[in-house]
Amino acid sequence: MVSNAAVGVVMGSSSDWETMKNTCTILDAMEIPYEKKVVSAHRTPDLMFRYAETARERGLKVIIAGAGGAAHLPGMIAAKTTLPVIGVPVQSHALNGMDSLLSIVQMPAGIPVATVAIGNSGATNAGLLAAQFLSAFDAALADKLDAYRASLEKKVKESDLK
Ligand SMILES: Nc1c(C(=O)O)ncn1[C@@H]1O[C@H](COP(=O)(O)O)[C@@H](O)[C@H]1O
Repeated sequence: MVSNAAVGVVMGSSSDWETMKNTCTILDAMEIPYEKKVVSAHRTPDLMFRYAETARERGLKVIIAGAGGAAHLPGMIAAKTTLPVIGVPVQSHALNGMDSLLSIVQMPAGIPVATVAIGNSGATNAGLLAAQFLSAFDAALADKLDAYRASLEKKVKESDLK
């Protein structure tokens, strides 16, 4: 079944939402249709496989996967699809997200995951990176990204004046 979602936002647990909502805020602002789902390589492996295997035929263009601790979800999703996968290391309690980062970033050659920074900034950048991928084929989206950059510049200049 084809949905109208261009981006799939998945997370290993609903406890990751506080981080992953930053990704969704960006996708909302860019008016990019997306779907969001809790799915885990560890706890729901069959569901995770199905999700990744059917992603392209369902119409997704990019998958953003957030997970914490032994964060195998982004890499395992990437193993089952050739869509671009962006991995978000969720900040863990025990090791501050270093475990999440290292679990996601160090993929073997052949199965890439575009890894962003730990936590909320990384989740924001994951949304922006997905938008930037899609903007290669969408001039209106490129304009929205330009406007977003201009708003950042304005904020910095205003803070400087203060
Ligand atoms: N890293 C993974 C995976 C996975 O990689 O498949 N599934 C759940 N988790 C992570 O476990 C942490 C704690 O989860 P709970 O809060 O549910 O105990 C979450 O950050 C989640 O991403």
